[in-house]
Amino acid sequence: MDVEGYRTKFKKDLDALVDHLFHRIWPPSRVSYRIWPKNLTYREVNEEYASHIKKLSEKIMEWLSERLGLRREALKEGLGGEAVEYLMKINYYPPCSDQDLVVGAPVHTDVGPITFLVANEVSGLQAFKDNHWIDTKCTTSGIIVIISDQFREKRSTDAEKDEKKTVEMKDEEKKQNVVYGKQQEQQIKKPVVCGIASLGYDHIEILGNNKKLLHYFGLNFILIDLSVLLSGVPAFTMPQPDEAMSVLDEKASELERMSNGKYKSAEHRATMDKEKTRMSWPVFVESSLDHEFGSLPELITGDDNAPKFKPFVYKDYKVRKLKKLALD
Ligand SMILES: O=C(O)CCC(=O)C(=O)O
Ligand SMILES: [Fe+2]
Repeated sequence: MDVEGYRTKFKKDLDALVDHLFHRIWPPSRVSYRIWPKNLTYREVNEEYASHIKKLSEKIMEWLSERLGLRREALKEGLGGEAVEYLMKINYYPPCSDQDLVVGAPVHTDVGPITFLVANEVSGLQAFKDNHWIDTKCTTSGIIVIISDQFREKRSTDAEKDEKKTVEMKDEEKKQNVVYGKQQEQQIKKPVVCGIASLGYDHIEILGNNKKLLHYFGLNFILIDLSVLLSGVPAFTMPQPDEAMSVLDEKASELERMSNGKYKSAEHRATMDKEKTRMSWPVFVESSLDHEFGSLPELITGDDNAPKFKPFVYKDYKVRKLKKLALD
């Protein structure tokens, strides 16, 4: 599960290549210099950058911990303390003049807890907020901080839907086979609307006892395909027992992990410029692969604040995230 090294993505619709290089910059014991470009200045600059990014990241994590009413060290400790890793990615987007809007990095949230991004002087990074794409300000004197999934995971896919609409509408085949929310396990095509009923256990005989298709709540009813609900289509429900209603509320809203519901991961994408090459350098903060994390114990303070997510070993979590598999 190591992503270090060069990757190239061919954007066939544009006849363009987008290049990426991944390499760790911290901790020193996890740095493979053979992957770094062979250039002394590169090494010096990146080592210095790593030490600054680590300091900045730890400071921001302290502030984020304090905002949660926790000890300053809480989030860093929850991520694995000094074993926390910093993974640099270099994105290279060539100029692309084909269309008005060319997406170089499709809508996504980053996998770890937090990302730090700098870019060259070409704008392109956009964040999805209030149903709109907002251009981030292009600056060479600041660092963009992106709250990512390990702190809080957003499962509704409004931005993803929006992007599919604008970018993929041309592609007839895809249009017919779009799997909303990309739940590969469930393979559900996008419904226009979702109606939720209560069914008795006797329906298991007809529908099959397939956990990928059925979610069981309480003792006396079944809800089918909550993934539909998570895909952001309008949903209506017949009156449900309180217990079921609270599960629906929870599933329909954004899901969170380490902050047990307090922070929100930012959906973003990168567009390509018509004339200029764009480069960006995100640094992803990550737990080490064998580290187990979950909602921080300090945030679990009784029934109201019971842990909302099961703990994960970071490696399993990352694999599932990258393959877009369910995490519950
Ligand atoms: O290029 C950018 O500005 C964003 C890249 C990004 O979000 C990523 O690589 O995860
Ligand atoms: Fe990203």
